[in-house]
Amino acid sequence: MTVPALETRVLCKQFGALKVTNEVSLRLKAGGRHALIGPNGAGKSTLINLLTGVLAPTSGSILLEGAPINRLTTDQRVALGLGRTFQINALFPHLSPLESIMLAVARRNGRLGRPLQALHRETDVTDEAFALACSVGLGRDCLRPTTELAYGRQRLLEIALALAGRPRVLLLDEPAAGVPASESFELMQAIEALPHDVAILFIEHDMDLVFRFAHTITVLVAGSVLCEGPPGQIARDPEVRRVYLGVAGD
Ligand SMILES: Nc1ncnc2c1ncn2[C@@H]1O[C@H](COP(=O)(O)OP(=O)(O)OP(=O)(O)O)[C@@H](O)[C@H]1O
Repeated sequence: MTVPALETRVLCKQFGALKVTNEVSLRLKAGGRHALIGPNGAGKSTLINLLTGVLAPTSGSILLEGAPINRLTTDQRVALGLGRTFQINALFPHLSPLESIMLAVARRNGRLGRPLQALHRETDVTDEAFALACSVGLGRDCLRPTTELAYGRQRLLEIALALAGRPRVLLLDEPAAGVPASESFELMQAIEALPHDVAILFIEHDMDLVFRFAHTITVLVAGSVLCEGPPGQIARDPEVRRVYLGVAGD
C-alpha cells in the first residue's frame, strides 16, 4: 500500500474541557484532491492549524509522507513540503504576479535578500516564476500590477506563491471565500489541475464546488469524522444529509 501524503492518527485537541478535534484519523492520498467539510464550528480550521503546527495536539500523531511531524515547527514542516494558503489576502498589491512569485522562489533558494532588479537578471528565478504563473493559469496576467487582477485570480497567485516552496502537500483554507461565483469555478478548476505530485487538502463551504472538484471528502461534525469517501457516497449518506447538507438547504 502506498504511503499517504499526509495522515493523522487519532488526533485530539482540547481547549479546556472542549474537545475540538476528537480522535480524527484522516488519510490524504498522494496527488489527492481532498475536501474537508462540516458545519460552522466543526473544527476544520483547528485541524488545519494542527497540521501546520500553529497549534499543538493534545494527543495523536501527524505524518507527512510517513514521517511524524508533530514535534516540528511550522517552518520545519514547510521545509519538508507542507505548504498552505490563508483565508486572508496578503499579496504585494503593486508588484506584478511574476515579481511576487520571483520573491517566493528566491526565498526558497536562499536568495531573498537580493533586490528585485537583480532577481530580474537571474534567469533561473524568472523562468521558474513564469512557469509557476503559467501552472495556475496566470501566464497572460503575470506582468500586470496585482491590484488589477480579479479577486479569483489573486487567489490563484497565492497558490502560485505557496507552490514556489515546492510543497508535496498543499493546505487550502477556503480558497473560494469571497470569490464571486462567476470566478470560483475557474479557480477550482485551476486547483484541480495543479500538478498531481502535489496532494491538496482544502476546506470549502460551497458544496457545488466541493462535489464538483473533490476526489474524496471528509465530513467533520463537532470535532469528529462523521464519514469519508468519494463525493457520490457522501452525497447519498443519510447522516450527512441530516446533519449538514440538509442544514445547508440541500
Ligand atoms: N483558541 C481557542 N480556544 C477555545 N476554543 C476554540 C479556540 N479555537 C477554536 N475554538 C473552538 O473550537 C471549535 C471549532 O472551531 P473551528 O474554527 O476549528 O471550526 P470551523 O469548522 O473551522 O468553523 P468555521 O466553518 O466557522 O470556520 C469552535 O467551537 C470554536 O469556538
